[in-house]
Amino acid sequence: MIEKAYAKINLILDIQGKRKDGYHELKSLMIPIEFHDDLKFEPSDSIELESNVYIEHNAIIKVAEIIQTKYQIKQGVKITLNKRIPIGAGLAGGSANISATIRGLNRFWDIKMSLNEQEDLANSLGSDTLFCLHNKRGILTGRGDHIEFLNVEKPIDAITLVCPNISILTKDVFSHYNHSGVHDFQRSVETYLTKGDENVLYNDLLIPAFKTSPKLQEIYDQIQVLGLKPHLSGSGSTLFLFNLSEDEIERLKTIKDIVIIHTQEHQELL
Ligand SMILES: C[C@@](CO)(OP(=O)(O)O)[C@H](O)COP(=O)(O)OP(=O)(O)OC[C@H]1O[C@@H](n2ccc(N)nc2=O)[C@H](O)[C@@H]1O
Ligand SMILES: Nc1ncnc2c1ncn2[C@@H]1O[C@H](COP(=O)(O)OP(=O)(O)O)[C@@H](O)[C@H]1O
Repeated sequence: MIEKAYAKINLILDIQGKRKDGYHELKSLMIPIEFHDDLKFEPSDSIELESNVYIEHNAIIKVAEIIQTKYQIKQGVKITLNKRIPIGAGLAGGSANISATIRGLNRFWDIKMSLNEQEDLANSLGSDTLFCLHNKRGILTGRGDHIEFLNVEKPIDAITLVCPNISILTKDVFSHYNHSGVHDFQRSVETYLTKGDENVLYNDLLIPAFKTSPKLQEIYDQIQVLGLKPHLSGSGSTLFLFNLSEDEIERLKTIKDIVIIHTQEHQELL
């Protein structure tokens, strides 16, 4: 049995301020993209993880142990992770793996968790996890633990990811955040959804991410010098661009130390 763990990008990320629990209140317009890790589930006596990439304290193990204990499951599971989503890249690779483990084990161990139970578990384990459980375009609020789904009339069909070889800790980026932006979130969302104007997209973590990684700013500036418009996903380090021509892609390829990935918005096929 295979479960796909889809990456996300934040089209808009608005930070509203710091909460008493240490997290930041945010508002974000998020979409899932057609770029994913694969998690394979097979029978085993214990909980085992095999992965093409070594990740210390891999969250998949922790989630499997929590579910096994909570639902008193007698069997084990061997999970094989094929990781493609870069780590610390603002693409929610970790959260996507957590949510895919919840979905996958619910099926594999035939637990029959309700959607509500899965959502509560996801929310208790991370911040983008609720979104990654559903993988549908939506507006996230709170610390990302509330979602309002949006109809997708026209999925975004040409998204280019620029992944610098930089792993950024979300915590470090938030520690550099010190003031609210000047944007009107609701208005920007409406303008984007009605007109598709990418100029209204923004990310309040852009400057904090540059402070965390000056190398990221260097790459961002190089892309702008090429006459292109990069956007930052989450707390970085991934930048994304829309509708690039062949010529623009060739120009992008002149930048050193980046990986370029062509993708599109993910849509569940009914
Ligand atoms: C910023 C966002 C936007 O989509 O994306 P990423 O770029 O990390 O993917 C997310 O909210 C991140 O989600 P995630 O990476 O799961 O964060 P968590 O593990 O929950 O938090 C790591 C740390 O970041 C800080 N943090 C995170 C989320 C938030 N709303 N406020 C915070 O202040 C806290 O210091 C927290 O301890
Ligand atoms: N299965 C996993 N996949 C990715 N990251 C994981 C995983 N398990 C634990 N982590 C840890 O989660 C952190 C955040 O990873 P990730 O979600 O890729 O970043 P981001 O929040 O920037 O999207 C990293 O420090 C990483 O070591």
